[in-house]
Amino acid sequence: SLSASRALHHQLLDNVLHLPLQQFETTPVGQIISRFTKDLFIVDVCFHFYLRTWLNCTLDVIGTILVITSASPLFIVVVIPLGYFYFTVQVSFLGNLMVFFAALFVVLSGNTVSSSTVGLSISYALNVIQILNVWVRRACEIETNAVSIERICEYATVDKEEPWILSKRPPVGWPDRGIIEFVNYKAHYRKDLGLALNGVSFQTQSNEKVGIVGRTGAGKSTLTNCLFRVLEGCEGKIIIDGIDISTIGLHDLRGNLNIIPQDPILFSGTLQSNLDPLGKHSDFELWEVLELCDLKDFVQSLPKKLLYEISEGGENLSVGQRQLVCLARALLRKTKILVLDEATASVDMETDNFVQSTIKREFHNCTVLTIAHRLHTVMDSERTGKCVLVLDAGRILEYDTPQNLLQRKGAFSEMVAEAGIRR
Ligand SMILES: Nc1ncnc2c1ncn2[C@@H]1O[C@H](COP(=O)(O)OP(=O)(O)OP(=O)(O)O)[C@@H](O)[C@H]1O
Repeated sequence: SLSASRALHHQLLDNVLHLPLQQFETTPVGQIISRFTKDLFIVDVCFHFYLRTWLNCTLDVIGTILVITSASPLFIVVVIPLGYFYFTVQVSFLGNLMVFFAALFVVLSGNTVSSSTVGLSISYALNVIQILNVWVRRACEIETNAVSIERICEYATVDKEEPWILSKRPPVGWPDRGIIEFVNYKAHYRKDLGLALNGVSFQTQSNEKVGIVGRTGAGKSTLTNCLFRVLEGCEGKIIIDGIDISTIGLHDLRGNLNIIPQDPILFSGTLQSNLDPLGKHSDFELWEVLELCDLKDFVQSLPKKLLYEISEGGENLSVGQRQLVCLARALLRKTKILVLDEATASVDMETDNFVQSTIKREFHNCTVLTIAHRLHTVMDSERTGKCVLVLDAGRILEYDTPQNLLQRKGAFSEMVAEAGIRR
């Protein structure tokens, strides 16, 4: 039972980790948690208990019948009809039947069987009733609880993400130039929804810093989702350093890209496991990046230093510190391509400036795509904006340096004027 339960847990975990984004959007998170808690508890503990009691009862019934029939073979005449009625009629009715058959048996066998055998047979027969009662109850409970197993197995039949690893693997060190090319790329979140990216084509240079701007719903986050293949495109392709990313496994792709998300995401566990979840880096490297992120003094003042316990979602750190931990994490796994989803309201200007200047310094030889929610970020070419990509309704409107775009007086220039930014 335990090994079956372990196998079900592994299967469930594997299936959930392979679910595509859309599945998480349409499935309430409580439902997924309930599979891992309530349903697995039933499989782990209850199912095992009911099954064991049910088997015990079955053996008890067989044993009792054997004892009765060996003491008085005639009694089988009573036990078999009782068993039959037990399965076909209501239990309460059975009690009356039992009394009737037992009396009939005593009358019929009174002259031929000894009174002690009759007594023994009747007491055993009464016992069978109780055991069968439990037996039926347990059988019902097993059937009810089997629904939990069905629910756990349900996830095996839903659509999965593409494989994590494929036979075609990118060469070690890929991507080494950081050239990203979108070729007429189209994507939608669901078939019944319109295109969120509608024929996007552009190419970055090696080590280029690109600011992506656009109004709400223009497709900025979708572009990132497509780059990480969280959302698969329906037409076109994305090529990174000569490799069409749809031809390699998801782990090979995502493991070679870097992202600093808008909301700093931390997990419950030690600070060390948050910085380096796969345990690939030495303590020396961890302290080095903490220093770069201005966190060294803070971590040194903590009681357990690198082993400081971070609570769920990083709640025992300030939002700014969380952002810095995310920056440190990105610095540790430095890859040629970084996507920076610019923090908006949650971080103070000072931390934001510090993050931006650290990125500029430490990722100067990387391609950085910045989703710029605030226009002044890309206006300041000292920060990110060597090049600005303007999106609108899933299409690229403009792609040039901020200076050129301002001169052209197109969509970007309009947005800048609307935002009231002084040049
Ligand atoms: N998970 C989703 N499911 C369905 N449609 C979505 C989903 N996410 C985004 N969209 C749609 O895709 C389009 C592009 O959205 P996207 O989030 O990429 O815009 P954005 O430019 O990042 O906006 P914002 O600046 O507000 O974050 C919008 O029309 C949006 O409604």
